[in-house]
Amino acid sequence: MRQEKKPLILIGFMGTGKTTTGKALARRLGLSLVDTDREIERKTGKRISELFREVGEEGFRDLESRVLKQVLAETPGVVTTGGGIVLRPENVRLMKETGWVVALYASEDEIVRRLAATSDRPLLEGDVRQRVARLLRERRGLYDFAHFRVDTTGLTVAEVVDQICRRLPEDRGFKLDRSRPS
Ligand SMILES: Nc1ncnc2c1ncn2[C@@H]1O[C@H](COP(=O)(O)OP(=O)(O)O)[C@@H](O)[C@H]1O
Ligand SMILES: O=C(O)C1=C[C@@H](OP(=O)(O)O)[C@@H](O)[C@H](O)C1
Ligand SMILES: [Mg+2]
Repeated sequence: MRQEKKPLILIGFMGTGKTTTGKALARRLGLSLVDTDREIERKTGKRISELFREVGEEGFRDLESRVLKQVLAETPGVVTTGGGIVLRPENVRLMKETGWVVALYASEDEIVRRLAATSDRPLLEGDVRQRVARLLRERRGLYDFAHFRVDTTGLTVAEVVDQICRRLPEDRGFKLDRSRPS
């Protein structure tokens, strides 16, 4: 697969598997990878939860928007984002204009299951099930602008990668090397 300047951007709610799937996808396609959360942590030297504590959610969103702009200006291969990146219309516009956007989804139960064992997601502190239900309601529809969508419920990471690879559009600068195994 060859990529001509158009980054492949993964969006979706927390726990839909953006970070994990993005890693496998970049490996499979031989592309570079940037995760906006990891990039924010690298640039600030702080964990996401520390940043939420110190500068609040709005301060974090400012950092996130800045990092997204920088990352997309560097014409990367695969970009994985934080679930809240779609809250700012300017980010949505930029992603739509610059990249090929894939939205990952999963059922509420599956998201709760996947996130129960993880940490450093400050918006889920307390009752994870309740927090997820509320945020899913608040963010309904915000991921639907993507060029295509994958429901990851019940799929392995490799299966999600396969689905994405099968749908990469060659007319948008992606050339899938079909001789490579999944
Ligand atoms: N397709 C999948 N099936 C099962 N578990 C998954 C899948 N994708 C991700 N996970 C797991 O769910 C958790 C959250 O995944 P992560 O990639 O961090 O999601 P996101 O970046 O969208 O918040 C991790 O423990 C990860 O191993
Ligand atoms: O949905 C959100 O608002 C957030 C999602 C997180 O990323 P993941 O979607 O990778 O978990 C991270 O950016 C931060 O905790 C806020
Ligand atoms: Mg992530």
